[in-house]
Amino acid sequence: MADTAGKVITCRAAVAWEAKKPLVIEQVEVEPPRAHEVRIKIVATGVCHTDAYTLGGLDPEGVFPVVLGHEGGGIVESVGEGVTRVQPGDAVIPLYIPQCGECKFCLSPKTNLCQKIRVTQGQGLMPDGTSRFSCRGQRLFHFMGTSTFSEFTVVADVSVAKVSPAAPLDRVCLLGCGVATGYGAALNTAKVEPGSTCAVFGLGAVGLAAIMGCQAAGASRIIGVDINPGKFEAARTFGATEFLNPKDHAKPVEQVLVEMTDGGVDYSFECIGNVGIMRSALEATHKGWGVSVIIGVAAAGQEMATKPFMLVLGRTWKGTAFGGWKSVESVPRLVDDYLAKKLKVDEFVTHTLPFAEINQAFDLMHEGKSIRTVLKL
Ligand SMILES: NC(=O)C1=CN([C@@H]2O[C@H](COP(=O)(O)OP(=O)(O)OC[C@H]3O[C@@H](n4cnc5c(N)ncnc54)[C@H](OP(=O)(O)O)[C@@H]3O)[C@@H](O)[C@H]2O)C=CC1
Ligand SMILES: N[C@@H](CCC(=O)N[C@@H](CSC=O)C(=O)NCC(=O)O)C(=O)O
Ligand SMILES: [Zn+2]
Ligand SMILES: [Zn+2]
Repeated sequence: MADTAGKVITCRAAVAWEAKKPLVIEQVEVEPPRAHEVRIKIVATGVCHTDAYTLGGLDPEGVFPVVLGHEGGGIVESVGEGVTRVQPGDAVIPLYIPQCGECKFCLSPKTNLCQKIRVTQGQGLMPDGTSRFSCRGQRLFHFMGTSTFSEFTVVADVSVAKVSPAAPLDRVCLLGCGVATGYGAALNTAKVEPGSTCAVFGLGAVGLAAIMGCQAAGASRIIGVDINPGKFEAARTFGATEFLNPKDHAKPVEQVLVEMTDGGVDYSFECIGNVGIMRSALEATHKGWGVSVIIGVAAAGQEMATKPFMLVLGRTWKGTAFGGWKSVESVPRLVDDYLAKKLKVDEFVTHTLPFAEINQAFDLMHEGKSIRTVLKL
C-alpha cells in the first residue's frame, strides 16, 4: 500500500485554464479515489489531435479549466472501496471508452460504446458528479474520463485496462488512443478483406495505424493521401503502397482515386476531422460495395454532405470511436500483440519530451513535424 493512499496528493499537472491558450504546468491537488475509482501515477502520455481540438475550443463538450490528456500509461497508486479489477502496483492504461460489462451497449456485440459513465464524463466530472482535481482553490474539470496530463489522475474503475507489467508504458500509452483507433477502424469497423484496395486520408498516428490495419487484413493496395508529403515515408513503413498529395492534382482527389483504381477503392478512411474530406473519402469508394469510415473528429457545428444517390448506389458511410475495440478486454491483448512484435507501436513515436515541455508537443503537431510526441512524467 502506497503511503499516499487515502491522502490528497500534490503534484504537477498541465492545466488548460482557457481555450486557445498554452497549457500551464501547475501544482494541483488530486483527491484520493472514492468508491469504484482508481488513482493512477501517470508515467507517460501521448498528445493526440483530439487534445488540440478541445484546447482549440472546437469541442462542443469542452469545459475549462481542465486537465486534458487521454493517451496515457501508468501505475495504480491506490483504489477506492469496491474496486476489484485492479490493485496498487498494477500497470494500466486509462480508457476514454470504458467497458462496464453490464450496460446494453456492453452486452451488444455490435458496439464498444459503453454508456455507463458517458453523461458525467462529457461534463468533465467523475461518475458521482464531482471533480478530484483542484488548483489554488479552484476546481479543475476532468477530460474524457482520463486526464493524463497530470502526474496523478483519478478514473472510474470501468475506465482502466490492466496490462502486462513487461510493457514499456512510454510506448504502449499510444494504445490508449491513436494506434488502437486506426488499427481497429480497419479490422473491426471496415473489416477490410484480403486483396482489397484502400485509401487513407490523413497520415497522422491515426491514419498510419489505419494503414497498419489494412496491411494486417491483407489489403493489396493501400493509398496514403496527405497534403504533407513529409508523412509519406512513414506511411510506407506501415504498409502504404502508393501516395497521393491532393495539391499535386487539378482534379478533385476523389476523381483522381476513382481513376487510379478502376472505379474507386473498396475501403476509405478519413483520419483528419475535415467534413469536405469526409465527402471525398466516401465518393472515392467503389459503386456497389465501397465502405468509408469516418475517424476524424470535426469541429462543433460542422456538418457533412453528399448526394444521397452515392449511398443508393451501394456505398456505406460508417464511423468509429476507439476503433471499435471493447476496451477493457481488448487493450491488454493489443499490448500483448505489441510485446509479441505482431503490432508496431515504437515507430509512431517521433519525439519524446519531458512533461514540462508539453506545449512544444502541441507545436510539433500543428507544424506537421511529429507523428506522436510522448511526454515522460
Ligand atoms: N474516432 C476516434 O476514436 C478518434 C479520432 N481521432 C481524430 O482523428 C483525427 C486524426 O488524429 P491524429 O492522427 O492524432 O492527427 P494528426 O494531426 O497527427 O494527423 C492528421 C493528418 O492529416 C493531415 N491533413 C490535414 N488536412 C488535410 C487535408 N485536407 N488532406 C489530407 N491530409 C490532411 C495532416 O497534415 P499536417 O501534417 O500538414 O498537419 C496530418 O498529417 C483527428 O480529427 C482526431 O481528433 C483521434 C483519435 C481517436
Ligand atoms: N467530446 C468528447 C471528446 C472528443 C471526442 O469526440 N472523442 C471521440 C474520440 S477522439 C479521441 O481522440 C469519441 O468518439 N469519444 C467517445 C464519445 O462517446 O464521445 C469528450 O469530451 O469525451
Ligand atoms: Zn485521441
Ligand atoms: Zn457498459
